[in-house]
Amino acid sequence: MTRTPVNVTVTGAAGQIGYALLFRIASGQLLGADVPVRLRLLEITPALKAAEGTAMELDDCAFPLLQGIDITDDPNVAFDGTNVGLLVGARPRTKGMERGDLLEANGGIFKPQGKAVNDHAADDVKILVVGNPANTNALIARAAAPDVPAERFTAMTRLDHNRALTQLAKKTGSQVSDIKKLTIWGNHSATQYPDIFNAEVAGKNAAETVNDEKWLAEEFIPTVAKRGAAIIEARGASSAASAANAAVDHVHTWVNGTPAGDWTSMGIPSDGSYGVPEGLISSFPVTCDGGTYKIVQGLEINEFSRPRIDASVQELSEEREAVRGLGLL
Ligand SMILES: NC(=O)c1ccc[n+]([C@@H]2O[C@H](COP(=O)([O-])OP(=O)(O)OC[C@H]3O[C@@H](n4cnc5c(N)ncnc54)[C@H](O)[C@@H]3O)[C@@H](O)[C@H]2O)c1
Ligand SMILES: O=C(O)C[C@H](O)C(=O)O
Repeated sequence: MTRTPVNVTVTGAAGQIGYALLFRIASGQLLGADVPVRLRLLEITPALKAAEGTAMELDDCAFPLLQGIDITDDPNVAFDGTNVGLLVGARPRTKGMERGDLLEANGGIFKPQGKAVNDHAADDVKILVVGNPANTNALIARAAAPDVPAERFTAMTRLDHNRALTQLAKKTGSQVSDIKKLTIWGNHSATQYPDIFNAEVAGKNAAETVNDEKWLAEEFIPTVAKRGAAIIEARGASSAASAANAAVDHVHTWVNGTPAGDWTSMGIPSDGSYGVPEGLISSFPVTCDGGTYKIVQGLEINEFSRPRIDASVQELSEEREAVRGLGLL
């Protein structure tokens, strides 16, 4: 049986994440080895030629699943019939900036794109916002798409989740595959809170296994939360391949589900769980099944975790006020 191709829109297709991402989508790693895809690439007009170059390379890979590539500078065309939208196109920060400093430069990109999703995307559209500040940009896009169910707008904290997995595996002398139930709470920013109190390493509680609160507070959390800045410092450019990898992981998990006995972290519109004000796009522990996700309920939030979650959520509230002030909500 021939399957109808899934329309995948990638914005910022000529950028560095775009270059690391498109080939993985076309090879089947995003949606599955038996799912044909049609790519829609959105770029600003001056970057269309570079996007065409990338499309030539995609052609030259002769990916059996790739059923076509459209390139445009018009969001209304780019999101026509979109099933999966990866909103990557935005300016990256440079040395010395926090991601929130990009709000003014990037926020304006996401309102028209949200409206284009609202007006043209497929009924089952799923959106992942990668462009920074990702949580609040997702909030802007969602607000511009009142006809699309709010839960379809998500922001990427999977890169933080993956970073935390590796740091914890190194500390405990285990493999990342031994670690389950880790959570990133809050904002994709330096205030994010990677939580190992409910996580497991080889079936045992991770915090008890580590048994080192000083390491947790002074090494683990800052290493994960400031990893993006450390990469900019080392590479002279923000993370690209690892970001593309996390975007693939995020959508793959959303569509294909979380494994039994584990969860993942996604920036999603809050329903008020864990004291996060409703509507903010904040990172939560979630399980995915059948193309939908649910917040993991009933976790104990201890005295170490509570103020850290609250601080990150407070920052999200302040970002929401800032974009309100800019007329973007
Ligand atoms: N959430 C995360 O974990 C995470 C991780 C890494 C990077 N990022 C963010 O992703 C974004 C992209 O990073 P990059 O390294 O690919 O940047 P880049 O500068 O290499 O590429 C960005 C691309 O977006 C394009 N663009 C700009 N405005 C656009 C618009 N209105 N419509 C379509 N395309 C547009 C640019 O022309 C450029 O080609 C940055 O904001 C970066 O901070 C997020
Ligand atoms: O840190 C950045 O600005 C890029 C990205 O958000 C990252 O976490 O690597």
